[in-house]
Amino acid sequence: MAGIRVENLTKEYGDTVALDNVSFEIHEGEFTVVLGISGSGKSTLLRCINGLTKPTEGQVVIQDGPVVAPREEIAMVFQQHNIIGGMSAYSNALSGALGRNGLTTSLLRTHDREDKLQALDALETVGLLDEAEQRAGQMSGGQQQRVGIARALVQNPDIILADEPVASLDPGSAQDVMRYLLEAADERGLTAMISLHQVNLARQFGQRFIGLADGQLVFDGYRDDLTFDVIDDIYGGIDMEQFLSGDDTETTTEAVR
Ligand SMILES: Nc1ncnc2c1ncn2[C@@H]1O[C@H](COP(=O)(O)OP(=O)(O)OP(=O)(O)O)[C@@H](O)[C@H]1O
Repeated sequence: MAGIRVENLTKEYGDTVALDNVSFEIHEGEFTVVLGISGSGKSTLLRCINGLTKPTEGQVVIQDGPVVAPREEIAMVFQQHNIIGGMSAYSNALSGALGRNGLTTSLLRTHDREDKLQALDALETVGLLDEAEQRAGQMSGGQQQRVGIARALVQNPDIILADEPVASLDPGSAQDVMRYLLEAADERGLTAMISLHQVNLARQFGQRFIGLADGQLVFDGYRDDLTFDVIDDIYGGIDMEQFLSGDDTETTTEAVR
């Protein structure tokens, strides 16, 4: 188990300030949604947390050590499912053990029994045990993303990050994927950070929220604090009619005061 401490994080790309002195702390086991419009810095934040992007200033600290490169205990789920279509759902899930075992083991398919059980267990967590032998390329977008989550779980992480994991999915599949992510994190006690641009979905599944606008931290709080004013700060004039017409209208209205 691990929390995430982000300390004065700044990332510049030439003249573009993607993250501007961002600091916050996520506690162990929290399910956090990162909100913000396109270009607000969500991907950059997640990439700094998993060590794929080097900050210009500041640092990310996990288990008392700064993150300077990708680590085994931090798994990432990407928007474009990044799975291998010609392989079965099971083989894709099993490839999550690659970091632990190396490429040779993976190519020679000499995984030990424990890895194989973990892959099946992860597929069960995302509701795909019966489809384990199906070719991933023949699965729906939502199922493919669930295979991506299973692969991340086989990495045996303490932290799971997901960058816009439902951006390319229809609303029903998006709900499914978010539900499985939440259940997986809950079941395994993972700290999770998920970037989303859909406010309704965020409100439905998020427990904790980080709001970014122009690379700056404009909100850090829990569901009850996510008021219309806060949403307006993050999204700069969202259409409230559209916001309230979503699937989670009831929960949303109840929590916004
Ligand atoms: N590799 C890069 N080189 C140059 N500029 C970049 C790079 N990555 C991101 N940026 C810029 O940094 C800013 C933040 O981008 P980022 O992708 O983090 O935002 P985002 O909120 O994830 O957006 P989206 O939802 O569209 O992915 C944007 O202005 C973007 O153009």
